[in-house]
Amino acid sequence: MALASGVRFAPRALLRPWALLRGTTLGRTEPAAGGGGDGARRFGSQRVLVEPDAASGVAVMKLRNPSNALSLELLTELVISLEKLENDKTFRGIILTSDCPRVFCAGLDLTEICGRNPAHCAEYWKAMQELWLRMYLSSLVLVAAINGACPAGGCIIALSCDCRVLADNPKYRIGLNETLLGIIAPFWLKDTYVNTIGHRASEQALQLGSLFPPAEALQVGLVDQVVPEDQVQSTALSEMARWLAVPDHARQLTKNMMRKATADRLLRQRDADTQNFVSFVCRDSIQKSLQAYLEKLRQRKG
Ligand SMILES: CCCC/C=C/CC(=O)SCCNC(=O)CCNC(=O)[C@H](O)C(C)(C)COP(=O)(O)OP(=O)(O)OC[C@H]1O[C@@H](n2cnc3c(N)ncnc32)[C@H](O)[C@@H]1OP(=O)(O)O
Repeated sequence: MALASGVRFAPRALLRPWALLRGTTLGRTEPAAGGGGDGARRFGSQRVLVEPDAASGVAVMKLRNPSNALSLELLTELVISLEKLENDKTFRGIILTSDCPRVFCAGLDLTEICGRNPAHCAEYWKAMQELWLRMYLSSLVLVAAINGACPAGGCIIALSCDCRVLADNPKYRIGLNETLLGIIAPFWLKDTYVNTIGHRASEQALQLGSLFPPAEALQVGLVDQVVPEDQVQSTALSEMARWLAVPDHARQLTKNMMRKATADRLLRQRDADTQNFVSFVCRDSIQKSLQAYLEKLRQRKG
């Protein structure tokens, strides 16, 4: 973990994410629509599109999975895209957003933990830990441009960014609603919540499984700005400019100082956390409630 400029805090090779890729198109580079000038080449994979702008040093990363549920493949592709940008000195910031209408990220892909064997659940949970660690400790500025619903794991992805801009649409609620599914947020989700909105607000919101509409999310401090939907991207860019105005080394070291203890707590207990997760989700009662919840989601659609 270097401490000079170009600081890299994210623990390397915690997993070899590419080992998890199953026939994805990751690494493909194509010209951006409408232009091919310097820095206009976008790259990505089936589920993550990256639009880099070398001139500004900012890349827009778009999630494009169904409902952006965090499947194992999406988690893996996100880690790889993040790593690629972190290793390229051209880039100082990423705007994370959704290419999927009305949903920023639906959280854990419940089909990855429902009706699966313990080994699969463990592999899945390790990939979730890995993404959170890398995002939470990223040396880049991460701004979440939240243009859709943002429950549970989606909220965690947003909270691991440095700044959040939410579209002002009452349907775009954000929060950790795990208790309503009969499951319990692990300690590092809870810690991330507490670090963002404080202990008392987290105590209430976590127990109640609150999903906050935009105005309330702003009030409780879950997001930093709420703006009309068509201004989410431009506001995220303005926020990015504000963060990039700070010298990298000072901002990066400060970020590390603020976040390291929280990340270290998971790093120290990673295996135990995985075991807890697996034994919890593999219980018959939990499998039944996950199944019922998924069924309800599918029926609601019709
Ligand atoms: C034990 C410790 C574990 C702790 C950690 C937990 C963190 C989590 O993230 S748990 C997951 C919590 N997520 C949710 O509760 C979100 C559930 N989804 C929704 O509320 C809605 O889908 C939405 C608000 C995100 C979007 O609504 P919209 O009306 O646009 O789409 P739908 O018609 O509801 O869904 C479309 C499609 O997607 C499937 N789906 C949605 N969310 C998930 C999900 N999290 N996992 C798997 N699949 C999901 C939904 O069933 C539909 O599928 P079909 O097209 O096949 O019918």
